[in-house]
Order: sequence, then C-alpha cells, then structure tokens
Amino acid sequence: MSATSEPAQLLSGQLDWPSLPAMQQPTWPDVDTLARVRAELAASPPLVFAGECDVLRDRLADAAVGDAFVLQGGDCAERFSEATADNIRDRVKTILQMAAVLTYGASTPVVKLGRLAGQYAKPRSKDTETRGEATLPAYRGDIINDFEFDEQARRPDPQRLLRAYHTAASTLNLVRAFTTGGFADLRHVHEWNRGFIANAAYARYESMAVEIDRAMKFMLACGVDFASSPMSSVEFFASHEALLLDYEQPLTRIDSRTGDRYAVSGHFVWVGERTRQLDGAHVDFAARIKNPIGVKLGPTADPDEVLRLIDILDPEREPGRLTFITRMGAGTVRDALPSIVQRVTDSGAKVVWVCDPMHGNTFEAPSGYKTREFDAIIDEVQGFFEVHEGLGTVPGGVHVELTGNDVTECLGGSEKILDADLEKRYETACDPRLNHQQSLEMAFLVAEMLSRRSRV
Ligand SMILES: O=C[C@H](O)[C@H](O)COP(=O)(O)O
Ligand SMILES: C=C(OP(=O)(O)O)C(=O)O
Repeated sequence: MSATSEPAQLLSGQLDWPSLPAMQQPTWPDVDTLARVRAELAASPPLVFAGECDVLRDRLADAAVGDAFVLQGGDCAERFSEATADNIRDRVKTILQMAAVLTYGASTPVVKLGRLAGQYAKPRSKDTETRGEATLPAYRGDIINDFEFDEQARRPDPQRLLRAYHTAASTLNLVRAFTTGGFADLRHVHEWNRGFIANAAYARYESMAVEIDRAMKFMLACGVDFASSPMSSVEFFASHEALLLDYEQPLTRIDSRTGDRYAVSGHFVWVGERTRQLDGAHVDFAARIKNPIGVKLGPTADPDEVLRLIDILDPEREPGRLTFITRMGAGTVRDALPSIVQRVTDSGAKVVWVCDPMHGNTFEAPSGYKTREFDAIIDEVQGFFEVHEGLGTVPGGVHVELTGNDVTECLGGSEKILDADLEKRYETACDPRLNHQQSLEMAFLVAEMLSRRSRV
C-alpha cells in the first residue's frame, strides 16, 4: 500500500510447518474441510506485496531512532458484517486525522498502520462463555466462529477462513483507494472531519486544519508542486495479530527476488501476549517470515525471555524488523518497563518501542460491561514517555483500539462517558474501543508528549 514500492514477484511456497505447541487455536470439527480451505488459501493471490513490507520495515527503522512515530490503530475484533464502505472510510479517516494532529503538532512523520484487513481472530481468557444456564464455546473472532450466542453459531467453521481472506481483500482494496486516490491528500484535511458529530475535539481539530490549510497555501505560493509530492497520497499499511495459524501459514509466499518467505496476509503481523512462548508455534512462524513483526509484552514479561525473543526473531539485528508493543497497565508501566528497555538497550538491539495503553487497563464496570478509562489510557502513554525519557531511549509509537463510530465503550474523555452510558452504543465484539472523539483527544495529548520528546 505504499506509493513507492513495486510489487515483488511472489511464488507460492508450501512448507511443512513444524508441529509445535500452538496456544489459542480452535478445535475444528471438520478437518477435511480445513485441509481444502488451507489448500485454497495457499493458491490464492497475496493480499500484500513483499516490496511494500520492505518499505514499512524502512519506515519502522526510522521510528526506532526517533525520526518517525508509529500510529497503529483500528478495531479490536473486525466483524465481517461491519466491513462496509462507511465503517472502513470512517476508521481510515480517524487514523488520518490522528496522524495529521501528530505530524503537525510534533513536526514528526507518522507511520500509519491500520489494525485492519486481518484482525479477525481473538485470543480469549476462557474457552467457554456462560450466560444463565447455557455454556458455549467462547467467541474467538469472525474467522473462527460467530458472535451470536447459540450452539451452531459458536461452532468453529473452517469456511470462515475464506470469508476472512475475501473480506480482507475488499477492505484493503477500499483502503488503497482512499489512501492513494486523492482522498488522503492533506488539502482535504477539513473534509476528514465531515460526517462526524461536532464536539470539542472536532472543533480543536478544525482550528488545526485551518492552520494546515494556511501553511499549504503558503507553500503553494512558494512554488511547491503538490500534485507530485507525497501530500497527495499517503502510505498506509495493514496489520493484525498472527494468531490463527491455519490462516497465516498458507498465506505465506516466497519472494522471487530473494528467496525469502513473507506473510502476505498483512504488511505487519504481531505475536500476542498469550502466544509468545519461546518454543511455541507463533514465535516460530514469526521467525520464518521476513515482514516487520511485533511482539506484545505484558507486565509479567521477563527481560531474559525478551532477549531470547530478539535472538530468535531478529538474529541479524535488522533495523525496523522487530517492534515490542508494551501493554503494562497505567499502574505498572513505570515499574515494569524500565528493566526491560534497559536490558534490550544494553544488548545493542535496536527495536521499535510502541505503547499499547489499552490491554493493560481493561476492567469490568459495575454495569457488567468490559471497559477502559480514558485517563488511565493517557496515563499509560505518559508513563511510557517518562520511562523512555529517563533511559534516553525512543518512545516510538502508540497502538490503539479505536473506531470512527460514535460508540460508548471506554469511560471518560471530554464527553465524560459514564458507566450508565456504556449501554447506549456498546458495539464491540470483544474489547472496548476509543470512539472518534476520544481518538482525536488522545492524538492531541500524545502530540504534546511527542513534541517534548528528546532526540537520541
Ligand atoms: O483483545 C484482547 C483479548 O482478546 C481480550 O482482551 C480477551 O478478552 P477476554 O478476557 O474477555 O477473553
Ligand atoms: C489480544 C490483544 O492484545 P494482547 O495480546 O496484548 O492481550 C490484541 O491486541 O488484540
């Protein structure tokens, strides 16, 4: 999805994947259908190209040293039925707006990485869900089963892998059209605000957009050629958790330029907190692909284990290859993060440090809804910046669950969403997301932190 890369020639390269323990996988009731589906995926065209993944790796290398900042955001669990043009457009617009706020507010290039077109599988704390007298398999994402609470819907269905592939393809198609077809041109910075409900963050954004407009007119008057400049289209990359190996493994291809294997389900994939075992199948999968990759690190991550992950996943210490997405919790980040960052830095590895301030701050509200406090989310990002400032290392980005819709899933923000409001528009299929206004508010607050960031 980069404006600058040529699609690399990719050949389907089947591999007998080693049989290693894999956490969080479904038990498929129909293994013959699964085998047929895997074969069909293996023969399908790639969703992304190797050359695009390489461009992203270069951008992430810039973020590792503070020459760029990563904004990774999107749905917690993408639903097939919600992959509509309006939803995709609003999510992309929200990310473009946040990126504009960060770029303008902190004079820093922003690497835009959607959590989309593949975020269909969810790791769960429990295998089952109980409602009243009934206990059924937990919802594990649309790629595995359905959110409806009935026996048939919750049965894992391998045909869903093909639906995921086609939904990802149509999502990416639209995202490519939005980001390279003129819509993402910075001269449309006002238009990205249209269609959203007017509110405090919206108004603040609007006044920033006026300043951007004025700066653009100034540059135009100075003779800058916007038609052929990077203003008229943006690089926008797709990412998701590489959780469901029956989907990810057949969607790898060999790059004919180099003989290297790439995941072609997304530009960037990450290994989750629950599946990052050193001897597990997910880490092995990530080690075998050439894409830039991420690993989530929660508050129990052990520095020795983190160094082993670097040896396995980035033995060549390639700039931009490895991103650690830390998700410690607001109350823990200032204590748990420094020793990890210090040990990694001492080892000489140059990773990208990204803060996910969502997953360590989830709790159940008295109403029973799973939620997160806006202030805790901001506090974790603040703690993340403080830790890096203290160690002289680079806070390289943020990773956020968000939607362009006006949902009520996270508490607080300037709209002051309360527990009693959660029921109004609680639409997530798994974890609570920031709504459009909260996302913009967060971008303004992070831009302030970023503009104070020291250079290393
Ligand atoms: O998104 C992350 C996990 O899939 C999610 O937090 C798990 O939620 P659960 O604890 O309700 O299973
Ligand atoms: C499951 C997720 O996060 P974590 O692995 O950090 O819990 C996620 O980002 O969807």
